[in-house]
Parts: sequence; C-alpha cells; structure tokens
Amino acid sequence: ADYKPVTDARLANPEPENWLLTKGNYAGWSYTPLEQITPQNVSKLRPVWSAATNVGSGHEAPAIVNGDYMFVSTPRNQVLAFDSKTGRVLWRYQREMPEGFGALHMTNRGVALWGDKVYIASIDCMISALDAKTGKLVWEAEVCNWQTDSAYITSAPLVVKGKVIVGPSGGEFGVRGFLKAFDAQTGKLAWTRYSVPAPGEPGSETWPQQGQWKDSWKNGGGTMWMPGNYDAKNDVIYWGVGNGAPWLGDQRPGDNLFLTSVLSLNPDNGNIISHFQYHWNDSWDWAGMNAPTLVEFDRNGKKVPGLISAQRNGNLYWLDRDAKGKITYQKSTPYVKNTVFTSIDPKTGRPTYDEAAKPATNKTATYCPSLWGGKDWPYEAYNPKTGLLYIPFNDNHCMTLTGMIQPRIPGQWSAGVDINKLDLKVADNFPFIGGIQAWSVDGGKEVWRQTYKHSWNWGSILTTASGVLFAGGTNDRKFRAYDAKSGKLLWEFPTPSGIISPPSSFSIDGKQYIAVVSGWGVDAQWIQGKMHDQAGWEKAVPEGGSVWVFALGD
Ligand SMILES: O=C(O)c1cc(C(=O)O)c2c(n1)C(=O)C(=O)c1cc(C(=O)O)[nH]c1-2
Ligand SMILES: [Ca+2]
Repeated sequence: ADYKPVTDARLANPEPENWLLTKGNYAGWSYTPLEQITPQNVSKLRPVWSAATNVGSGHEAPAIVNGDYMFVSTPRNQVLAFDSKTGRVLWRYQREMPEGFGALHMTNRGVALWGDKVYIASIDCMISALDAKTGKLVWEAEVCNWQTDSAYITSAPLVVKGKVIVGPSGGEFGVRGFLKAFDAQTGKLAWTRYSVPAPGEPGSETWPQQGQWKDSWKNGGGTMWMPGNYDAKNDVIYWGVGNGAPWLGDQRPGDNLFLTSVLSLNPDNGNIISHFQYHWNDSWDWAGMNAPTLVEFDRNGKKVPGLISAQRNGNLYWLDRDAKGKITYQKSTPYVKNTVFTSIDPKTGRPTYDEAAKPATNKTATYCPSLWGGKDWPYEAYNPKTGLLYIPFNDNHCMTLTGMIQPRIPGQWSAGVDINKLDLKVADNFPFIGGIQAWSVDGGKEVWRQTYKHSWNWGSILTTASGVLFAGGTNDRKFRAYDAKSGKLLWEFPTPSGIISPPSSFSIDGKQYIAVVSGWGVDAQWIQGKMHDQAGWEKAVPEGGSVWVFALGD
C-alpha cells in the first residue's frame, strides 16, 4: 500500500484517523478526536485482530498508526509493522543485542515517524532509521556507548522539524543525563544538551564546586528517559529530567539543577530557555522524567498557555508557560500522601523537607510515596472536552532506604543503596494501591477516582472526544473502558498478559479502532513480587507480548 509521508505540518496537526506520535499529539494529551466509540456503545467492543510479538518482558510502546501501516516496537530491539486493518505482518526488524548486554529496564517505549522513515532508539544506545515501507535500515547513529557510559535507551524518540531527539537512561548507574538531536534525513548529530551543567555553565553553582564532592556533577544523574512534548506554535520543546545519582543528596550537596525539573529548550540547538525544579537535592529517586502536558488555563475568562503534570513526588503542578518558553510556578497540590514535604513556598513552588524522611549516607529514612512515586512513567491524559486530567496513580506505599557510598563500576548499579534492600512498605489494611484520578484543570479539584484494591496501576490512559477512557495497568490482565465524565466502568476484556503499554486509536474507512499491546514486565513485575511478600498477592502475572485491536461489533 502507499505510505503517506509524515510532514512537520501533519505532526503539528495530526489528522484524527491516525496516531502519529507516542501521546497522539505534540501537547502530550493521549487524546483522540474520534467519536464513534461512545460510553453508550463501548460495551460492544470486540477484538478484530491480535498478534504475538514473540518476546517477553515489559511492552511499553503504543501502536503508532499512519494509514494502513501500524508500527509496534518491543523489548529486544524489535519493530513490527502490521497492516492496521488486518494485522498481516508487513515486515519485522530486529537489531541484534550485543553479547553481554544488560540493562535495568529491558523495554522500549515506541517509534517515531517522519518523512518515509521510522525511528527506533534501541537499548544498546543506537538510534536507527528504517524505511517505513520495507523495514530496511537507512541509517544508524550512536547516542551513547553502553559499555563505557553504562547507559541504555528505553525512550521513544521525538521528531521536531526534521530532528530526531532522544535521551538515554542510567540514573541508577551514575549516567549524567543528556539529549541528542540527529538530522532525520541523514543521521548526522545536530546537538547535545546535558541536563547537569558543567562547571561555569548556568546552574553549576547549585553543585559542589570544591571538596569531597566537587566531581559529583560528572555522574550526577538527571537522565531524560521519557519523550518530551512540543509547543509547535511557539517552537519550544518541554522535557522532563530524572533523579539524582547516586540517590543520596548528601553526596552532592546543593539544589542540583536541573535534576528533577522540567526544561524548556530551543529545538534548533538544544539551548535551555527556562526550567522549573519540582524538588531540590533529590534523595528519593523521584525522577521528574515525564514532560508536563501542554494545556490552556482559564484565567479570568481568558485562555492562557500552561503546563500541568502529576509528578512522581506525589504533587500535581500547574505551571505557566509563555510564548518564549519561560516557565513560572503557579500552584501545586498533593494527589497522594507525601511525608517529606512539610510546606511549599506559594510563590516559587520550592518545598521544605522533614529531614528525618530524607535518606542519606549511613542514615536510614522512611518516606512516602516510595521511589515509584505517586505515579511512575505511565502517561497521564488530558481531554479538552471534559477539561479533566486523568492520572494513573499509586498511593498507600512507602519506602525505607539506607544510604551508603557505592563505587561506580561501569554497567553496575551504583545508586548508593543496596538493590536487594529496597524496602517497600504498604500501609496496614490499605484500602487500595492503584487507581485513576480525574482532576479539573481549571477548577483545581479532584472530580472522581477509581481505585484498585488488589493492584498497582501501571497503565497509561487514552481518552476520546466522545467521553471514554481506556486503560490497562492492572495485574489481572484486563483492558478497561471508563466513562470520562463520571469514572464509571463500562467494559473490560482480559488480555493474555498485563497491559503496561499506552492505548491508541485510529480509523480506517470510517471505522474507529482501539489498539493496545499486552505484555507485563519491568518494574510492574518487580513490585508484584514485593506485593506477594507483603500482602500475599499472586507472585507472577503471565508474560509475553501481543498486540490487540478492537472495534465495535454488531
Ligand atoms: O534513572 C533512570 O535512568 C531510569 C530509567 C528507567 C527506564 O529507562 O525505564 C526507569 C527508571 N529510571 C526508574 O526510576 C523507574 O522507576 C522505572 C520504571 C520503569 C519501567 O519501565 O517500569 N523504568 C524506569
Ligand atoms: Ca531512576
């Protein structure tokens, strides 16, 4: 079939029938304007086709759809192309894993599209451009060196104006985070931007300049391991920055810009325009890796550009952004229990801490939420019709950590805590752990919630113009539909494994489809094991990847 090239204009204004970007649009909404599937008829949803991916581990990539072509990336550096309507396999690309390779998170969060190419960042630090029609390799380039940098890539790339932008992971291996941008046509490196400034660069004054920790910036963390968002109108990208390395903040005294922050950047050269740091001197692995969602706030009857973001630290943030990309704190509120922040400066958003709840070297501290946060990487969703932000959250869990000095050995855990002693504690008689919260963006209030007594929630959310939410994320393998206005459960379907991939939607010949990839693994699986020990939950969730496509039956 013909392949319609993906242009800058199409990415900035994606047609409703396709799903060209990880989160559906550059604003990060995870929203489809399609309206055929409604709260009234969603109970008639039936599988149309499914396909095994032939690999295990956690499948965290959405189905990306451009007309008749659907692209799904999987763990182990694989990209599958399907006929969107029938599920026929068009091609399969697999980049061989290097011998001896290991990473902390064996997953991939999806491909990016531009022109006639498909871009995949592989776990062994490479970025590859494939021919969309054939799957043939067109170019490849090195983003990092997995052996010498101890880095790996799980992120989906983001393409902005002909540049493919991606950052590696490795916050627990002492990687100093960065983004790289490559020419989408040729693979030539366009720019590199570190999240932690070198001495003399703006922000370096927030890192130790002398003494025992003067070199801490070199391995300070701040990996940018989730795709950013883009304000196409004003030409500004927004990217989240991860946790500090090692985790203990006393080993890098100072605020440590730009860890656990959102950065606004110029996509042409990666220059930092502005930032907001969610919390200073991170000591909890509360990474700020999820870019905030681009919305507009209603202010005195006027629409003003804003950012909203449910952060891992358990706070929900409202930030202003202007046409130049300047970010200004507006307000925040806890959406899960946080035992660390004793107050937040209403002007600056800067928190003060209960020192007893801040882990440090040779000190044991207990804090809530645990390192997995009020929410981890799964995407929130925004629906402009309901005006609600939907947050996949986890509450009633805490962590006890003891800090230590851990030498940095390439490729090895060096977060400054014993990896076997990540002491997750759930609340006694917890009423639930996971769930979905719906928040009014303008009203600033929670409107409804769904809670899961027997599961964490690892499910990114899709919302539709017709008022439906789709989400997996639970250990019972179910894919669910909810009423976006009320939160009422409308439909559910058990897939072969648990779902931790973002659902997406597309339409062909006037028929709307919902796609999702089933395939439990990574931290969702790790926590399930801990919940077995703590609360007697089933130890394992069946694994193995499969793609599912649904539509309304008769
Ligand atoms: O600091 C990092 O570089 C980094 C990377 C990743 C990743 O690439 O998946 C995760 C984390 N940190 C992390 O802290 C975390 O909780 C996490 C969960 C998952 C997952 O896929 O379930 N990845 C990651
Ligand atoms: Ca991390």
